[in-house]
Amino acid sequence: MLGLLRGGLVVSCQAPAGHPLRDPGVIAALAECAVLGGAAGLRINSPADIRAVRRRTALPVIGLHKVRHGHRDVITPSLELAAGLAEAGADVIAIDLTPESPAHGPDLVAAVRDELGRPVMADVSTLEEGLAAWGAGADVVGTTLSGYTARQLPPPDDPDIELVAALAARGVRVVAEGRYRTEEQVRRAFDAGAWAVVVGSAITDPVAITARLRAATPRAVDEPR
Ligand SMILES: CC(=O)N[C@H](C=O)[C@@H](O)[C@H](O)[C@H](O)COP(=O)(O)O
Repeated sequence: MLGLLRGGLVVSCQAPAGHPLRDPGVIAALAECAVLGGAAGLRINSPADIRAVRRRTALPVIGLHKVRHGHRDVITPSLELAAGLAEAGADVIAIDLTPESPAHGPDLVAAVRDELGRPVMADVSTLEEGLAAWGAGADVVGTTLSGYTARQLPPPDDPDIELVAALAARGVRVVAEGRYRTEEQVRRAFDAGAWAVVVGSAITDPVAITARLRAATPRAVDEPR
């Protein structure tokens, strides 16, 4: 299943609590749009959303389970949560391999692979974390969390293509994820050695898209939203 993602676009279909699109049926509709547009895979948060998506497509699903911890959501911080994703139909399990996760990353990578029989996508924020995750047996390493750990905030506007290049240069199978918004950025990620690219809000969050385009209007600064 993992091999099907190689060289492809993975579309992350997520909506947090309180978002107008927060409904498993809507997430599944977004996933179907991604399928029709030619996505190679999907990235989906929570067993409920994975189940809804599974009913509509056989495309590979990278599953994650976000849990609030400290200043942000960490990604699938336990084997129990990972098992829930696998049971719901996730083909790949995404795990937070930054020091901000309460889980012991290397042990969790091994447990997901050995006990659940699922490949692992390690979400990291730095080169060191990526190399450690790769060394711990992660099947792919995502640049997902670059810009989002406490010492990196606030995130820049652009994706961290340098991190993609640095990991790829060291032989890591790297998934470019986080703040990809244009065709040019996607091309540059592949040129830098990305194995796949994940795009989320630029495709699946109309609130974020509206806010970004609105920022280019004369009313951007004068009036409240
Ligand atoms: C930092 C974090 O928790 N990222 C999450 C990981 O799954 C999602 O909220 C992002 O939407 C996803 O990574 C895709 O990124 P973007 O929406 O920028 O294309």
